[in-house]
Amino acid sequence: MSIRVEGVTKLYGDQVALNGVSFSIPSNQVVGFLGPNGAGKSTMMKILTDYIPPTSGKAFVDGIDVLLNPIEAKRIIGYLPENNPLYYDFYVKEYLEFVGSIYKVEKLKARVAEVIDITGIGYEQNKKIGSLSKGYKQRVGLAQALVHNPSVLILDEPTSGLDPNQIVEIRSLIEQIGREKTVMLSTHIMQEVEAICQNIIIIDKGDIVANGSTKEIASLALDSKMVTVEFAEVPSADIVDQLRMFGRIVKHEGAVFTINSADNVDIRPKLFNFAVANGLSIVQLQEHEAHLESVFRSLTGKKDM
Ligand SMILES: Nc1ncnc2c1ncn2[C@@H]1O[C@H](COP(=O)(O)OP(=O)(O)OP(=O)(O)O)[C@@H](O)[C@H]1O
Repeated sequence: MSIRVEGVTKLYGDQVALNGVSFSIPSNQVVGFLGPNGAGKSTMMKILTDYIPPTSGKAFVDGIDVLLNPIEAKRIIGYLPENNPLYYDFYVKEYLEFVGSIYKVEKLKARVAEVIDITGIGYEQNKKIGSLSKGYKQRVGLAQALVHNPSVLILDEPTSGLDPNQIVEIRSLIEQIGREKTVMLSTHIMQEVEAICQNIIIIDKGDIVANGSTKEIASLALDSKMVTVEFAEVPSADIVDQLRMFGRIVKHEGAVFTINSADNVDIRPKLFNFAVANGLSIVQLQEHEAHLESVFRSLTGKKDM
């Protein structure tokens, strides 16, 4: 595994930003880290890149404990933070040489020429960063993350604020980079993940609510129906177990369950009979056609799917 996170909790005062999060990411994959605003994406990425410590838990990159061996870990991680903070007064090439010198990159000039080539900023290399378009600034951000040839790239909302053409360009660049490196990218955009990620991790209010292949999660939306059932009272653990025979429980909050029915079958009649047989009252029973966006919304707590 390239990235392994074990029971990471982060508190900001009373605010729980991450709530015992665990996941792992295999090598050489592009993984989408999805979640609504405030879900905890940036916090997780800052912990992985050792910008902030977790309150508890562990994080490993290529087997290296980022808390115990931060310098070693930074050597194998490239990081593009949210809002891509760059020094606008630097010239592009000069800036990349500066970043490379911090990492003590060998054959620095050759490596900088290489990342300039990979990220397609040859024409911009002698310009001031402040004079570049947003898309090109983002390319410079990617170039600085790549300059020390890390095996893992952590990209926090790499396409945010770009125009549609720039988005396509940056996505294809990330896709290309992802053939040789592990890339974890955060985004709000489902289509982005569908386009370039093999796997998806969805986080909401500090909890992982889905983790699987993009195909698997997309199939939830494209081929299947969702039913939301709300009981009058919170059912017992035994009833919750039995509910699984109707399909996958994709969300469970108190007495409300969202179940992804297998094979596109309408499970409402059977669910109704099941409730009657078990002495449960149903206060809501609703079927939804699931779309990718609505899967995301249903998993991240929005009711209007
Ligand atoms: N330095 C901080 N001090 C206090 N609370 C913070 C701090 N940084 C983040 N938080 C809170 O922690 C939670 C998670 O924030 P985080 O920035 O990780 O979310 P996010 O998923 O990256 O959101 P966005 O998509 O809006 O960037 C939020 O409720 C946020 O307000």
